[in-house]
Amino acid sequence: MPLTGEYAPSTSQWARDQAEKIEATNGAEGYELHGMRVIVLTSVGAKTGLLRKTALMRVEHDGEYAVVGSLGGAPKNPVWVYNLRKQPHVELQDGAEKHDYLAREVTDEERAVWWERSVAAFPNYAGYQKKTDRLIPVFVLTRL
Ligand SMILES: C[C@H](OP(=O)(O)OC[C@@H](O)[C@@H](O)[C@@H](O)Cn1c2nc(=O)[nH]c(=O)c-2cc2ccc(O)cc21)C(=O)N[C@@H](CCC(=O)N[C@@H](CCC(=O)O)C(=O)O)C(=O)O
Repeated sequence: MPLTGEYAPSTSQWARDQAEKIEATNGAEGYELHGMRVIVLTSVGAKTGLLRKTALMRVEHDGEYAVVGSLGGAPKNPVWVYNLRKQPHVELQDGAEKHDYLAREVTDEERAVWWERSVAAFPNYAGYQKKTDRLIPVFVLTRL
């Protein structure tokens, strides 16, 4: 059952532009960053209940995805992390495919496996984790 509600654009213009381009072209444009694949996560705002769309690096394994709250190694989590913690029902668009998923924050060994997959997909994640004391949150998305 797709998410419904009013869309509220991100206040990060570059990220908003990329998410909107991927969605507007049904995945035909905007799906890369530094030559690596980008997906669009739709989440429900934890405070506003508005629909938020976030461009994120594509980390996929056997039909599941990981989304990584790196925010370039900033000291604080991106706020979409709090959206997923409150409402784990999300949508993910990968290219022209868009489906509903349940997001689960992973820890310990499971997180280690997905962290390795994430760094393999986007090596910058390793440097981002070195930049910050916060443990970068990782969520695994399983198809609903
Ligand atoms: C800028 C901010 O967005 P954010 O959720 O903090 O996310 C910051 C970034 O993670 C986001 O811009 C990403 O798209 C950046 N980004 C990546 N960010 C990552 O963290 N990881 C990635 O792998 C990643 C890849 C990526 C690729 C391409 C691209 O264009 C951007 C990429 C924002 O939009 N804030 C809104 C609020 C957004 C929101 O969800 N509000 C909630 C409240 C949440 C709360 O505070 O509890 C609500 O509506 O209720 C605002 O200030 O009004």
